[in-house]
Formats: sequence, structure tokens, C-alpha cells
Amino acid sequence: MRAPLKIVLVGLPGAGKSTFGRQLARQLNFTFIDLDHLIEQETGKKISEIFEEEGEGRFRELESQYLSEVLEGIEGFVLSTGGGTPCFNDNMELINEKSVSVYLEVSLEELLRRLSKDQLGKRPMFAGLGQGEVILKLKNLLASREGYYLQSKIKLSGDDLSTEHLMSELMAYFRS
Ligand SMILES: Nc1ncnc2c1ncn2[C@@H]1O[C@H](COP(=O)(O)OP(=O)(O)O)[C@@H](O)[C@H]1O
Ligand SMILES: O=C(O)C1=C[C@@H](OP(=O)(O)O)[C@@H](O)[C@H](O)C1
Ligand SMILES: [Mg+2]
Repeated sequence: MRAPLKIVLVGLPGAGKSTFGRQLARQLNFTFIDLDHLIEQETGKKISEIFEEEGEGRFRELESQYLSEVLEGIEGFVLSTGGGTPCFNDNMELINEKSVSVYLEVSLEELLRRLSKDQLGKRPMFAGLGQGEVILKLKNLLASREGYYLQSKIKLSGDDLSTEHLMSELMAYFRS
């Protein structure tokens, strides 16, 4: 039987939720679920196509729907959310009711470095923006979203987070 533990990673785009989540799930021998990937699989559309063809509102509906399906379903998983997931509907409340939420807090400078190397076209939040506009967008997103992220049960700060670090924070959380 799997440990009855549900870990949900939140944070801005580029924080490493998808990358770190996969790594953590492998180490814990848990199921890994990436919410964006699940939505793409279930709808047969890329996230960018959903934004372009059906609008952000429809994406947020799908996001809330699949979030609650995952949280009500199996045990023993690491779920990487999208950067906006905690900030719409009652998603953050649900995440905290059902799981151990973890905020990956990464500096804006490091986020910018990572996203600049990435294909920004895949990320609708940054589509069509130049370098100067990406940093401004990140700042605005942080200002409007940080209040949700900070409701997480565990906060991991730093640009070089390791799974060992998260494991020790998780142990401390369960001991307290
Ligand atoms: N710890 C890290 N150090 C350096 N680059 C990273 C790290 N984690 C992720 N990245 C890179 O940053 C980009 C964004 O990572 P990703 O996991 O997609 O973030 P998120 O899912 O939070 O948006 C990717 O190109 C990824 O390879
Ligand atoms: O910040 C956002 O609103 C979004 C972040 C994306 O996920 P990542 O944080 O994994 O890039 C994805 O869910 C969608 O493009 C919207
Ligand atoms: Mg991701």
C-alpha cells in the first residue's frame, strides 16, 4: 500500500514544479502527476491551444475540474500544478484541505534566467513578450499570486532546491 500522502507543488512559472515534482516522485516511489500534462492528455489539446481557441476562462475551469479529480482520487502522489492553479476558484483551499502543499519560492532573477532559455511560446502567460516585458510580467504575477502561494503548509526558498531539502522539511512538518 502507498503512504497516504499527497504532495502538491505550487509556485510561479519557471519555479521548477514540473521538473522537481518528477524527481521527487521518483525518489519517493510515488505517482507523478503534472496537472498541465493531464489536461493536455484528457482534452487532446496543448495548453497554448486551449488558451488561444477557448480562452483562459475555459482553461481555468478545466484546471479546477482536474485538480479536484486528482485530489479526491489516489494516495501517494506528487502533483505539480500550473503557476495559476492556486489563484482561481477555491483551488488553494481544496489543495490545503487534501494535501501537503509546498511553495517553491525562487528569485525573479533566476525565474527570468530559466524562462529565457525555455520556449516561451509554450507558456501562454508569456506568449509574444520581449525580454523586458517578461520580467515585468513575472513581477506582476508575483504581486497578485504570492498571497495564495504563501498559504502553503511548507515554503521552500532558494534557487537550488534539492529533494533532500524538501524531505527534511516534510519530516519537520509531520513532527510538529
Ligand atoms: N533547479 C533548477 N535549476 C535550473 N533550471 C531549472 C531547475 N528546475 C527547473 N529548471 C528549468 O527551468 C525551466 C522551468 O522548469 P519547469 O519545471 O517547467 O517549471 P514550472 O513547472 O514551475 O513552470 C525548465 O527549462 C527547467 O529545465
Ligand atoms: O501561470 C499560469 O497561469 C500558467 C502556468 C503554466 O504552468 P507552469 O507554471 O508549469 O508554467 C500553465 O498552467 C498555464 O500556461 C498557465
Ligand atoms: Mg510546469
